[in-house]
Amino acid sequence: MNSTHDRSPRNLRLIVTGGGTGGHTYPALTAVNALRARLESTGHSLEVLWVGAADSLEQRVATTNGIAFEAVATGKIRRSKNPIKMVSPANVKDMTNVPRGVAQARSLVSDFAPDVVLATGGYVAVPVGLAARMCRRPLVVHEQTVRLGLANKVLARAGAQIAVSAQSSVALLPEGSQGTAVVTGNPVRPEVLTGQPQRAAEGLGFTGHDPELPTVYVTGGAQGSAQINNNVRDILPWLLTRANVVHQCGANNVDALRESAQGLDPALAQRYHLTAFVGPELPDVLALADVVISRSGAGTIAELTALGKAAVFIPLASSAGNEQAHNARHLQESGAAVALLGEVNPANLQAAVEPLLADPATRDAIASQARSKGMPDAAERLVDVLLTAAN
Ligand SMILES: CC(=O)N[C@H]1[C@@H](OP(=O)(O)OP(=O)(O)OC[C@H]2O[C@@H](n3ccc(=O)[nH]c3=O)[C@H](O)[C@@H]2O)O[C@H](CO)[C@@H](O)[C@@H]1O
Repeated sequence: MNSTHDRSPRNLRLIVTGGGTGGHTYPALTAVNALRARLESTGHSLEVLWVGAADSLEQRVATTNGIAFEAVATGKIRRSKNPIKMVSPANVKDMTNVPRGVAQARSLVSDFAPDVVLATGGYVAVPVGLAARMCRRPLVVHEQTVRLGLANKVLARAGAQIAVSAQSSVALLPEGSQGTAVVTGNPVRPEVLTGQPQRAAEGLGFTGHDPELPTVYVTGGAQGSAQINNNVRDILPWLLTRANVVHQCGANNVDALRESAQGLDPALAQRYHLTAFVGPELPDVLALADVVISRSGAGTIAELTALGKAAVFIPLASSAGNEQAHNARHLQESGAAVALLGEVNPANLQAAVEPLLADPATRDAIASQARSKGMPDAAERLVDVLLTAAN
C-alpha cells in the first residue's frame, strides 16, 4: 500500500462496471456512494459512469441512483466438460460479443478518461476491465466470494489491483497477484445496517405479527429458492407455533405457496407473511429477524455477519466452484452459523432451527460469532484502495 498521503481526495472520475446479479451490483453501488461521500466531505467531487449490460439489474440500479450508464455487448461463455458442447450456437454468438464489447468499452474509457476503473465481477466486467488496461487506466477489481470469479480471474491476469472480501481468498489468487492483494471485505449498503425492528411489521403490512415471539426471516435471494421454499412450507405448522415467519420466496413461487398456506390453522397463518421480494423494507426486516434461513451468497453473508444474525444456511449446490457451500462451511466451522451442507429435508431443517428458537443464549452465541466475522467498514476500505490506485 502507498502512504496515506497518496490517498488524499481530489476531484475524481470513476468508471464502475459489474453486474448480472445483486451480489455484483450492490457492492459496486455501495463503493460509488462511499467514494462520493468521502470526496464531498473534503469539498471535492466525483463523476461516475457505470458501464454494464443492456436491460440489466445494473442498468436499473445505476439509473435509479442517478448514475450515468452506458451499455456494452457481453458474452457469457457456458462451460462444459464436453468440448463439442462448448461450440454451441449460443457460445459462438457470445464469443463474438466479447471483442465487440471490448471495442465499445475502449471507446467509452478513452472518451471518459477515468482516474480509476472499478470492476466488481460478472461477465460485463471483462470487456470494461480489459479496455481499462488497454487505455492504461488504473484498474481495481473487487471480489465478493472466497474464490475469484471467472471475470475477475481474467482481469487479475491482466494486471488489476485486487481487493478481496476474505483473508482466505489471498492464497487462492492467481500467481503474481497475491502480494498486492488487499483484504477490504464485501461492501454492505449502509441502510442495511440501520434498520428499525419496530418499523418492519408496519412496512410489510404484517398485521398478525406477534411481538412476544421471535421472528424467522426466510430468503432464497432475489429469485427465491424452490428448495428453501418447499422445505420451509413443510415445517410451517411446527415453525409458526414458535415464531413469526417472514418468507421471501421469489416471484415464480409466490402463488403456489400462498395457496398451500391456506391450509394452515388461521391462528398460526396470521403469524406468516409471504412476499416475492423484500425491497426498501429489507433493513427493517433484517433488524427484526432473530433467525434467518438463507442461501449463502456472498452479499447475504456480508450483510448477516455485519449485523450479527444467527443463520441457518442452505447453500446453492450449483453455485460457481461450489462457493456458497464453502462460505457456509467456513462460518459453521467457527460457530458463526449453522449450515446444511448435504441433503436438505424438512426433518433436518427443523432440527437445525429448533435450538435457535428454543434457547436465546444459543442463538445469541452464534450471532455474536457471526458479528465477529463481519466487516461493516468494507466500503471505506475499498475507497482507500480506489484513492490509492487513482493517484
Ligand atoms: C445464483 C448466483 O449466481 N448466486 C451468486 C450471486 O448471488 P446473488 O446476487 O444471487 O446473492 P447475494 O447473496 O450475493 O446477494 C443478494 C442480495 O439481494 C438482496 N435481496 C435479496 C432478496 C430480497 O428479497 N431483497 C434483497 O434486497 C440481499 O439482501 C443481498 O444484498 O452473486 C454472489 C456474489 O458474487 C455469489 O456469492 C452467489 O453465489
